[in-house]
Amino acid sequence: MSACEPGESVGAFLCQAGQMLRAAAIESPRLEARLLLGHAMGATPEQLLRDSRAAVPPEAVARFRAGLAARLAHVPMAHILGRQGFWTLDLAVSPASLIPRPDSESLVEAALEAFPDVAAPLHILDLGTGTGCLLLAVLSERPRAFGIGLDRAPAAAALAAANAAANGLAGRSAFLAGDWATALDGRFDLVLSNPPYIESAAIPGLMPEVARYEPALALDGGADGLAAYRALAQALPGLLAPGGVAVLELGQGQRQTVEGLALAAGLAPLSCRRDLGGVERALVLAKKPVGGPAIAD
Ligand SMILES: C[S@@+](CC[C@H](N)C(=O)[O-])C[C@H]1O[C@@H](n2cnc3c(N)ncnc32)[C@H](O)[C@@H]1O
Repeated sequence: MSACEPGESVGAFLCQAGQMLRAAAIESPRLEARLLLGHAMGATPEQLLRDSRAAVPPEAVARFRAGLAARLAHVPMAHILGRQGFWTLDLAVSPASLIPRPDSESLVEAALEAFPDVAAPLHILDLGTGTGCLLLAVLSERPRAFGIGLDRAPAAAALAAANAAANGLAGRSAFLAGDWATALDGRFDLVLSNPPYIESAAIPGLMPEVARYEPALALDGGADGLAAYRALAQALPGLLAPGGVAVLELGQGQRQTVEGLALAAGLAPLSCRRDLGGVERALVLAKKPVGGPAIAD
């Protein structure tokens, strides 16, 4: 790589890296150049802009070049930085799990709305916990709640446990590896899940950051994208405590089909919250009273 030579200024690094990232069709090249250089130099993007004539220290150059090369190969920025913000939390990420998405914060909003009492002693289950983002966000807002996060990938469960500890939530959470709820015996006030919901055949066509670098286990919902919802719909009636609700993340356009699966399994759709892009994202379900009507709107 001929650009970004030692001794050049912050401004020159940002300019050259921005051009290279733009040429690689990275969506926000200038912002990403700042994030990469800030990461390499241990500075915030704002600090870089304030002092753009300063020389980039030699020890930061190799780190920056490695990060830039990775990003040009479409490695997700969160994997290069090793971190991603979600809700109010700073979470470690790894290739073992999905990078938390802002869209998923709508599940946290729906869950908090379903349980508005801040002091409620809730028992929460997060199926397919990944980084632990959903469970940890709700625990951070409900200080008397306790939660179990479960993931098929043991490395994801370990990552979530580390995130709980780093965010001061280890005392109110436990993390396990398992296949959905097959090994669980318990009832929960709140069940959260953002399951894999992409049709298998659609995965190779996703942006390279996702198709190449995010784990198939986190994405692949089987031929019709609904395999995990079928398993969850069967399991949820046995997992919900009286008055309990489940909040499931939906892929775009999946509401009607997933509601159908839920109704057939004895669950009642209560509401569906849209994400910031207007997509119906967080489906809220309760157990149908035996012999009673559906509560659905
Ligand atoms: C879409 S990711 C969601 C991760 C995280 N909850 C989030 O919202 O960012 C789905 C997660 O479900 C996990 N998973 C897939 N199949 C599973 C199964 N059969 N049992 C438990 N977890 C599973 C994946 O490993 C992955 O971490």
